[in-house]
Amino acid sequence: MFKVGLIGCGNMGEAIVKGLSRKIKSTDIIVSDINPERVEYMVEKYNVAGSSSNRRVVENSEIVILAVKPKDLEETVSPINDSFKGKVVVSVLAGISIPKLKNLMKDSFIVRAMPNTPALVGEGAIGVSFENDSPEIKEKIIDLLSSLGTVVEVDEKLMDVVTGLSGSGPAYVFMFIEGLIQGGIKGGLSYNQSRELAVQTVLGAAKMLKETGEHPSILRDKVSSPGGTTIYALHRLEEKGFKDAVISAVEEATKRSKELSK
Ligand SMILES: NC(=O)C1=CN([C@@H]2O[C@H](COP(=O)(O)OP(=O)(O)OC[C@H]3O[C@@H](n4cnc5c(N)ncnc54)[C@H](OP(=O)(O)O)[C@@H]3O)[C@@H](O)[C@H]2O)C=CC1
Ligand SMILES: O=C(O)[C@@H]1CCC=N1
Repeated sequence: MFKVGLIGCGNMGEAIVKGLSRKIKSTDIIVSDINPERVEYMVEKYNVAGSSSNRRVVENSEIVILAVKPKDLEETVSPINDSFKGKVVVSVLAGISIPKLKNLMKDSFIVRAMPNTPALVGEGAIGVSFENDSPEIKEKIIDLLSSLGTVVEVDEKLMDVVTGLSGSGPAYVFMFIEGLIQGGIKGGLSYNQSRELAVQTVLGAAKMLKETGEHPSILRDKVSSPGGTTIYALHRLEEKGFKDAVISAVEEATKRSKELSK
């Protein structure tokens, strides 16, 4: 019996497997995907077990992680829904509610998680909701997911905003970093110099927030020397509606997550 079975070896599935292999032996993980080459890739790269059969993955695993796209959920689960009996199923599908999952896999325990791709390096942000308050299952799942990064239990009603904030959030940050890099290049730095400086600036700022617990506006003010460079840049960002754009991005992704749940 494998500890974890994962269906859907795409971007998120790969990040999850890489992250989990920090906590459990890779040989305790079995994966499947509709594309045999994805399974072969995962077996080769992460030394996990692989199968062409979703059913085999489910039947031979204690915990099953679903990492297919929301549109593929029914075709993935319906043909094998009997195999989920007695299993703990962790769905990472955006917008798909616990009741909807329960309806498809009646005799299983449903967990809804919203991770993100930094799980690949063990620095993910993972929102999680449970179908009920079973202490044993909660402890086991939170311990397992903690290998992917920081786990935050939320009421399922807030899962859409978790998706909009941290599920999709890495993409917003990558776009911001791209802008920093291009700003450096515009000023004459090479791509590599700009990338090195931009990535460390974001990493350092995030680490400062994490370790000081300070409000971002306090730390932002500490950078803004009176009459200096930063306040001119911040004024420009305000003129361009930077913060409004970020808030709207989270709102849009949250809205889309709600649409996916219909
Ligand atoms: N990417 C991210 O940052 C995050 C994604 N998620 C969620 O994770 C899920 C996967 O997303 P992502 O990894 O980006 O998507 P991908 O398309 O990269 O991965 C999904 C994989 O599942 C395969 N698949 C489709 N149908 C089946 C099936 N019936 N049986 C087995 N495998 C199947 C797909 O094959 P094919 O391509 O041929 O369809 C694909 O290889 C989504 O529900 C998404 O909402 C959650 C948080 C973050
Ligand atoms: O874009 C998506 O739908 C998935 C869910 C959150 C991040 N990626």
